[in-house]
Amino acid sequence: MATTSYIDKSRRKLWLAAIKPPMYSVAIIPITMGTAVAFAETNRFHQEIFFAFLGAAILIIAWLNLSNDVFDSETGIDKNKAESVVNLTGNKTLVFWISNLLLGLGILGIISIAWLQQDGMVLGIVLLCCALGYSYQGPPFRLGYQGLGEIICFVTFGPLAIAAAYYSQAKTFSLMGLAASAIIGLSTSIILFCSHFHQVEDDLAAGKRSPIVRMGTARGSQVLAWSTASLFAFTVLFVLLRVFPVSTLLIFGSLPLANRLVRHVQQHHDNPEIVRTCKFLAVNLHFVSGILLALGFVLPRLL
Ligand SMILES: C/C(=C\COP(=O)(O)OP(=O)(O)O)CCC[C@H](C)CCC[C@H](C)CCCC(C)C
Ligand SMILES: O=C(O)C1=CC(=O)c2ccccc2C1=O
Repeated sequence: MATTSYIDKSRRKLWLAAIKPPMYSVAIIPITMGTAVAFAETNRFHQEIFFAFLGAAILIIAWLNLSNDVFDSETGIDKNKAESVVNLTGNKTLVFWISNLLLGLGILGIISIAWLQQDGMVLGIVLLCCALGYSYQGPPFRLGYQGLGEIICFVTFGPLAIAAAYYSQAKTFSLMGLAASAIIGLSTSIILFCSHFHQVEDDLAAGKRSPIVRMGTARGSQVLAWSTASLFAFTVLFVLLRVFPVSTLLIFGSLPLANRLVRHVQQHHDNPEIVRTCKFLAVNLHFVSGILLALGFVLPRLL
């Protein structure tokens, strides 16, 4: 009896690790940021569009993660990964079609925004994001295997996703939105960068040349420190250039999380079992810094 409940518990843990609930913040933050900057500049908030976009973005991230397990099962890179949905179900075809269904539903959500706006711009940008997301992991491209994931991640979750969210509210684009997207693109790419530290051996064996495989974990930890510091440096720069309001300095509230992430990786970069949690420290930093920055745009309008 006790053994059965132990097995149930560890299986539940594996499923939770496979579904990765905290990772869905990568859907929430760019949509919230684009909407917050649009509100700061136009004093308007289209609630129904915001929630439709949020739901669609969550479905698209679910597609991204399930299809990642499907494509990775084909290259053998996930053969030691118990928390892969394909390994847990043993049914690659089922996972593949569920992922396609989620993508279809997500795109339907975006079509509903295009219909409400009578404008196809948001749909066009999101389709481009999905195509780039596919090129990261799907055949014949698999650009992530060449170490190009961070660049694709920056462009899609930064300038593209935030421009789409801004446009869905304001039907135009903005410089302030572009500047904010540099910070969010960077903090999202930091998550992906951190996800490679513990996987060097499996990546090498499968021929994946992730940035950490290319530069080594020690240099990787230095690059992480500089990239993390640049989130705060760029915010100060944009405030000095008067692109951002002074209230966006609220982002400094996330400094302890940044410090924790950088120290953890500096101390444990070459210990896969310990360093693996850095991905979730990076998710925390991305979420809290993103929310504080968004608040920095919204508060001057509300107070
Ligand atoms: C699935 C992703 C990373 C996992 O990579 P990896 O195979 O190394 O990880 P595992 O060890 O867990 O197997 C994320 C990749 C992100 C990609 C570069 C860009 C995706 C773009 C999205 C489709 C954009 C969605 C925008 C939305 C918010 C409108
Ligand atoms: O599973 C992962 O490692 C990631 C999943 C994911 O959706 C994502 C999105 C944006 C940046 C990084 C990541 C991951 O690392």
